[in-house]
Amino acid sequence: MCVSSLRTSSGRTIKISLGCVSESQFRDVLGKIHAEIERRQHYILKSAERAATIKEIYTPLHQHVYYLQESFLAPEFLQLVKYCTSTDATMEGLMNLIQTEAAPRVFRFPVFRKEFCKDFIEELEHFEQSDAPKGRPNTMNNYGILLNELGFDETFITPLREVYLHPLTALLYSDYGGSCLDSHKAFVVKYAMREDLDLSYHYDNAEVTLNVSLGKDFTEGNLFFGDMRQVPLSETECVEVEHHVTEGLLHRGQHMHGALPISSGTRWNLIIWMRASRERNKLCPMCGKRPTLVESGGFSDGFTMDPDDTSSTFSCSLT
Ligand SMILES: O=C(O)CCC(=O)C(=O)O
Ligand SMILES: [Fe+2]
Repeated sequence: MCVSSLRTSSGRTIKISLGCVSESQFRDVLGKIHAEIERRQHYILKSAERAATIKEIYTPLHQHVYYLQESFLAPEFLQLVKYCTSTDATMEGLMNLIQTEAAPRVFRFPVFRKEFCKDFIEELEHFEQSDAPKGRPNTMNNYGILLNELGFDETFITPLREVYLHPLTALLYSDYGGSCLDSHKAFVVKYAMREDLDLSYHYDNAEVTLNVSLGKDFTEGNLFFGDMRQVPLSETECVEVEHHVTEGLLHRGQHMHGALPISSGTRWNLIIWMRASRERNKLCPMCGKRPTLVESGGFSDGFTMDPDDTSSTFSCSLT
């Protein structure tokens, strides 16, 4: 592969692969692209089949974690939400309360309580060890889990987004669709020593992303943030960002980022890619063109024919 390097604020050099330099690498990449096209073509049906099988054969270990309760949330997070819903809330006022801007427009704050993180991971491990089918979140993760297939969307992720996250994103990212988020794709990622260790540099299929560190114990595995995806690599400055268990990092989906390798332990993170159909209907964030809509199931990729009607959602035919 052709490789470029990014230097982080802490002096670390991160290698970024830019493309193929040999015929066999090219063939390998082409094979992966074909497999991915195939996967996406059958995705809706397969995902619905997996969800139905999970419902039929899987018995949760901790039934309560599927239903969002205020007691799962960190008191500091609830205070931020309370501030945002007050009539005189401003972006500056919220940023003063959050305190940590880990990188430009990347905010860190507590989201969950420790006990919830422990129960949630136990539930995920129990599911992982079961015979139930597992849909992986995207091409970058081999061990993550799609939360909608497990039944987390209606009772957990949607209320978390609408009631608690939306007030924050509306103030922090109104210029990136943060005030009109109307769908999401939620999943967990897992890194362990004999599994995936890191995540390469990428942008998300999202307007705003929340990434919460759930545990368990691990060393290293920091995130790094570059610039928005439109900025060339040669002009990019990179910032390494620590991620602490129970805390969330909120960032723009098009802000390039990656995860450095862990050096021991297991690292689980909850990732919520939040979408605003009003933004993405104009320009698909993945192909950079006006989307050509293809009817899909569930929240799909968050495009709509009519932003006032989110009952039918669409994908972009090119992505
Ligand atoms: O591993 C992480 O913390 C980052 C995950 C991520 O960026 C993603 O899945 O989009
Ligand atoms: Fe990401």
